[in-house]
Amino acid sequence: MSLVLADVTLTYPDGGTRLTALDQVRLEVPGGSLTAVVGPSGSGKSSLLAVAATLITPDTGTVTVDGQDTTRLTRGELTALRRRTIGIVFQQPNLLPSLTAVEQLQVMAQIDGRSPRTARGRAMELLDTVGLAGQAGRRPHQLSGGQRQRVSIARALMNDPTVLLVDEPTSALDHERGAAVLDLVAHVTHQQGVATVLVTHDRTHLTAADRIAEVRDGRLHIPAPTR
Ligand SMILES: Nc1ncnc2c1ncn2[C@@H]1O[C@H](COP(=O)(O)OP(=O)(O)OP(=O)(O)O)[C@@H](O)[C@H]1O
Repeated sequence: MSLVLADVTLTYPDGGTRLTALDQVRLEVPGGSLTAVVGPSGSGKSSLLAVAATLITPDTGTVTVDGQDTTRLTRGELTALRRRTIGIVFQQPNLLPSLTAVEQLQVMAQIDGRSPRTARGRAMELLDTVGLAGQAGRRPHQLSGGQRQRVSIARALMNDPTVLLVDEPTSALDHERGAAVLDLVAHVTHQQGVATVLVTHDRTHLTAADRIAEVRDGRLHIPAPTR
């Protein structure tokens, strides 16, 4: 199992008491499958993603990535594990304005010490996967919103992660482009074998997900498998 959250509880300070953002959450995501997590604003989706990304340590419970219990790691070990195994796609693509599409991807790999040549080869491969091989030399302002989000999905895959975490990727897109981006997330999940969790408040376009879980008041409800 690529990503396992076991009995995760997370609270935040709230005046004199504590607010429970995640309540005994249990989630197992195998490689090559896409779990969509839906829920209204304030239900705990961002908290769930931040815990799965190992950016926040839960009060109790464990987060296991690629077989490693991350709650036992030091800060340095955690940073290394995160860089090696977790890809994140944010609501906004956050591309660097001066870099071309292929360079946005290349910098990720060069930070990790891969040679420019290897990095460029992998970057071109991934741009092809997301349907942007012909736009590799374009800068963000020369791309549409949907294309920029595609670049950010390809960028998240540059370190060949085990786990892909996607936060409301369609919030800035119209209906058609939103649907295309979700189809793409499902496609790369299956093709690259990553364990993907996608959170959204919007239930439309989720047909490509392998399952849809629902979070309400910090509790995660997962339907029994149908396929
Ligand atoms: N840093 C924080 N400090 C205190 N409370 C927080 C903090 N972050 C989130 N919360 C609270 O925790 C609960 C869950 O928030 P969270 O952001 O995870 O929900 P969400 O489903 O992602 O909402 P949205 O869709 O609006 O982003 C909410 O009640 C929120 O107000």
